[in-house]
Amino acid sequence: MTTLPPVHTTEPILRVEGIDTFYGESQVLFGTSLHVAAGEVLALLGPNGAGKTTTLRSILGLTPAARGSIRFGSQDITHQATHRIAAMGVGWVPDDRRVFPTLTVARNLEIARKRTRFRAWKLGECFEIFSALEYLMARECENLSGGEMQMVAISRVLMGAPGLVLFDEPSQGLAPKVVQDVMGTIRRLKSEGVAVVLVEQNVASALTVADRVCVMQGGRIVHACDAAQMRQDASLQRRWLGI
Ligand SMILES: Nc1ncnc2c1ncn2[C@@H]1O[C@H](COP(=O)(O)OP(=O)(O)OP(=O)(O)O)[C@@H](O)[C@H]1O
Repeated sequence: MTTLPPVHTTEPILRVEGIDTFYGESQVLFGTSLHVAAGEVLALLGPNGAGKTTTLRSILGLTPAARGSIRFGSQDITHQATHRIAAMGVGWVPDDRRVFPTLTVARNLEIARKRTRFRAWKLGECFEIFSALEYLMARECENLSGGEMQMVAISRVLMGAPGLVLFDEPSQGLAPKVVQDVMGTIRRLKSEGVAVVLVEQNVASALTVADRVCVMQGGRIVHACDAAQMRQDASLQRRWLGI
């Protein structure tokens, strides 16, 4: 399969429409809708328990939506299996940085390689972003620090040729330099036409990279606006983000 160049378009590559999602009997998402275009960064913000992670889990098919629809490109992925959704080019950086602990960094990256209709990043490009990564290749992942593990978790996604990356609190517990590298990665993804959904408690960092913002509360999107508007308007930040 040949790798196609990035497509820059305003047509959403991800379209979530009116999803209701449950854990058992308990409803957590109530008609949640959002969209993101190729080369666009959407920050999904809101308090603890608002349903941000569950939204990502629904997109990934880990906690499928009971009602509503989710489309990735031309495909309806609402009820697709997670491995099929990943194979289409949906990458996920989970908040617990799920790498294989007993495997080396090199092996973790090797097995993450896959072909999609999007571009797979080269190992050298991951080294450019995370300069420490090159020196960690022989280490087993269980012996890495949180920041080092995050570099591996993100590089795995890049090498898996993503067209959309879902980041769940990527800067949690990281030193400022690694947070900068993570935000730098998001900017590079954007410049390549990859779509990003960024769930983040670090609102200041999220607003520096985001194009648009959706605020969630109680399983609903309660406010959506351009990130520039949110950055410039302290009253909007107070009202919707409590800062
Ligand atoms: N496995 C689960 N079983 C039952 N309820 C769950 C489960 N996971 C999450 N919930 C509940 O779903 C709601 C939404 O949780 P979710 O993790 O999506 O929120 P969030 O916005 O990502 O919050 P946080 O910022 O704290 O991670 C919460 O009330 C949470 O307690």
